Amino acid sequence: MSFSLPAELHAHSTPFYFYDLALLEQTLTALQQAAQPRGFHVHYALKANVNLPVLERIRQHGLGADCVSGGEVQRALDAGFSPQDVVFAGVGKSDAELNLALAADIWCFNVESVEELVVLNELAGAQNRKARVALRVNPNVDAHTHHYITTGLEANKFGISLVDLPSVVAQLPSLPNLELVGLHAHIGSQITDLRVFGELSDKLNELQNWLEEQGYSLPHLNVGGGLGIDYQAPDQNPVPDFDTYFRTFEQHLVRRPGQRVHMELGRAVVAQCGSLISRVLFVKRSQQTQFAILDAGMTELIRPALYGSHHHIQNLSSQGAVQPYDVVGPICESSDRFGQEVLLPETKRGDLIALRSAGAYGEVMSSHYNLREKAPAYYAHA
Ligand SMILES: Cc1ncc(COP(=O)(O)O)c(C=O)c1O
Ligand SMILES: N[C@@H](CCCC[NH3+])C(=O)O
Repeated sequence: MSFSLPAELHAHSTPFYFYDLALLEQTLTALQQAAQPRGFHVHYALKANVNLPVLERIRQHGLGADCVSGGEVQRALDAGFSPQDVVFAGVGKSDAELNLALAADIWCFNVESVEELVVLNELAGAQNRKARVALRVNPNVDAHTHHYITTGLEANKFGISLVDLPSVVAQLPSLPNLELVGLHAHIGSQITDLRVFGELSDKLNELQNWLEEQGYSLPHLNVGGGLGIDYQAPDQNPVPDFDTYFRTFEQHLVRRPGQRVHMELGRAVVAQCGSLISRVLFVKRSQQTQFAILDAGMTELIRPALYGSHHHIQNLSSQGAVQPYDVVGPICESSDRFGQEVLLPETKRGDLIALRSAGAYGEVMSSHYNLREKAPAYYAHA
């Protein structure tokens, strides 16, 4: 499969995001074919992309919604997700956000500290409700990914540490407006060594046994998200290896009869269907380097500047001889660079450039820095 931009978009002003909804459909079909026969349920992590046409497709394929802010809870509801399919996670939820989710009667709150349990108990009581909670534990499993996006190690701010878990569980009987329904863990993002999910499952099995000894049976287990995608070769691997991912959990997790197991995938669902489309403003040559200066920058796609991430870069306008370019944006930061010595066909002012695999954590992380306007989004419909 090779990338092409619909002809009518070639004349549009740039930069813009382009989403291939046919690829999104293909991805969702593959995901459900791997998850459903194994009895797994996927909640899509809205943090990766919150555009309504994207959410609509995801909902139509039967996924639930994993939200990390009041704004995302509201967006999921606006996009038609049933409150029963909405989970609210996050290490710092404000009272207003908790109240919004309580009033909507969402399925479950993933709670990350005893302090949060106490506040949620109070707020639920004030609304005359009982809140369903899953305890997010920090399982101390190394996801072997970029250190900025590792979340399951002791040093990370996320989750309840295993050392503190007994004291947190001991407080549950004094919190009458909460009902413990599950355990939650999320160890990181862009995970490509899938064996770590086996390690995570082993830890969750132990914790589940321990909780049962304390008298808690769990109708719900949430193993988080994190499945990585192929940023190097999006055309060769447009759909992630969902089969291996779900098989790993199938082989390792000891599930209880009737228990619902959730995964909360973001990147793997939406990354490959989105591209940032930009135009070359100038090709500037210095003694050592030639710079292709784009009209998109870190304000539209911050991942390379923030994590040193690789996004495949394609010149959609040229067939010329290949040369190395430093591909940079117009922003007043040296980190505003999409790639160094990128081999592109001879590139000139006006050429259209695609930055691939930008559907996840692209548009949602854009900013107005330098008073830039938000790039619009266009869709090719399935
Ligand atoms: C708690 C939680 N769940 C789910 C996700 C989604 O992760 P990913 O996009 O890697 O699947 C994240 C982001 O890393 C997260 O922090
Ligand atoms: N935003 C990150 C991942 C963090 C995911 C949220 N916990 C990325 O672009 O890769």
